[in-house]
Amino acid sequence: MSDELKKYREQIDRIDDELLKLINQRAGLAQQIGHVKGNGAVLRPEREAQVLQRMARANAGPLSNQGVTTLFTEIMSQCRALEAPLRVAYLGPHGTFSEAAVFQRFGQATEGVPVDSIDGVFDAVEGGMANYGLVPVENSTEGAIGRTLDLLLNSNLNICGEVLLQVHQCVLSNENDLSLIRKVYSHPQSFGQCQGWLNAHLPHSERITASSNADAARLAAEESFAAAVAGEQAGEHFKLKVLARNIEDDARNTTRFLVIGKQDVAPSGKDKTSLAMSAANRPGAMHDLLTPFAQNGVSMTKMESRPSRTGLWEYVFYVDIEGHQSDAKVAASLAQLKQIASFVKVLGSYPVAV
Ligand SMILES: O=C(O)C(=O)C[C@]1(C(=O)O)C=C[C@@H](O)C=C1
Repeated sequence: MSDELKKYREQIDRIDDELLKLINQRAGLAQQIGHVKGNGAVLRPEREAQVLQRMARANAGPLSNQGVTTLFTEIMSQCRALEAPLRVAYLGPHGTFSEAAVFQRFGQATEGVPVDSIDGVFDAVEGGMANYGLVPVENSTEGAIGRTLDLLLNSNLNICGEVLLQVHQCVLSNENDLSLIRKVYSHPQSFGQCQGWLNAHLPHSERITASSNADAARLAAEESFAAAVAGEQAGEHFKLKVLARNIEDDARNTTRFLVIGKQDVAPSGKDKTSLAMSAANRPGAMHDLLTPFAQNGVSMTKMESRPSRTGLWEYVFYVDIEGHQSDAKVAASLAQLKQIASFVKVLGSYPVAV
């Protein structure tokens, strides 16, 4: 080993010793906080968001902010686990994008609980089998996940957080060559995200829907001349070869997930509030629903409509606004809205994804 290399490595060793001491000191403090909390919720999404935002602001490099966020997510995950184990239900099986989103948000010291449907995620949290659940709510290419929106409307659970996961799709197969593929399995959402690529590169292959990407990979693993469109993790799980990578039609393809739980999350300083609301069926009713936000200077970041399922051609509007429901401007607009709307439900206030 050159003297120069040895010298740098000795410095790294000294820093690692210091880091280990400091991280353990931090973990000891988290344990103390755990005792102070007693039976209260261990996970404090607002505090975790503040820690991540503060570290990104303080970051002088050369590490990227993304890298710093990943490191501190992991440190908090390990510290949190010393307070109490965290169980998070998600749409399984192993290898789904939902599973990746759980670990991106909560770190490795988390017990993922795979269940077989979005309904199952809600049930697992409501029944106490998991502390929180994670459900997909929209994809940047394919739009809203209707089942999640419908379940939020009738559930007593709150939205406690959001996770943005960049979704890269692959063609996975036992075969070595795309030209051999006759059948492609995938979830309908993933087929939608890759339509252009599939039309161009596998125009004659039959497309067969599966209940998840990971299940598509399992099916493809059991057959010859078959492939799955799924994430690379699903392929590793079933020992499939990657025949093509990043086949999503939009390179920015991102899925937004919601964390659901029994907790009311405190303000972090950079929050969002999600609502569901309905207007009476009369001219101008929709316009009236939006005026409280405009009058109080509250920005709306999203609006989605779904059939109400209570009357023909009646709709529920799902709206995200900036701010926490305890912020004066948001509270004032919600009070006004409740006077006008035929139905309003606050689905939760939570920190904006870091
Ligand atoms: O501040 C707390 O409440 C803690 O429990 C500490 C800590 C952390 O490691 O920073 C861990 C878990 C919580 O979700 C928030 C933060």
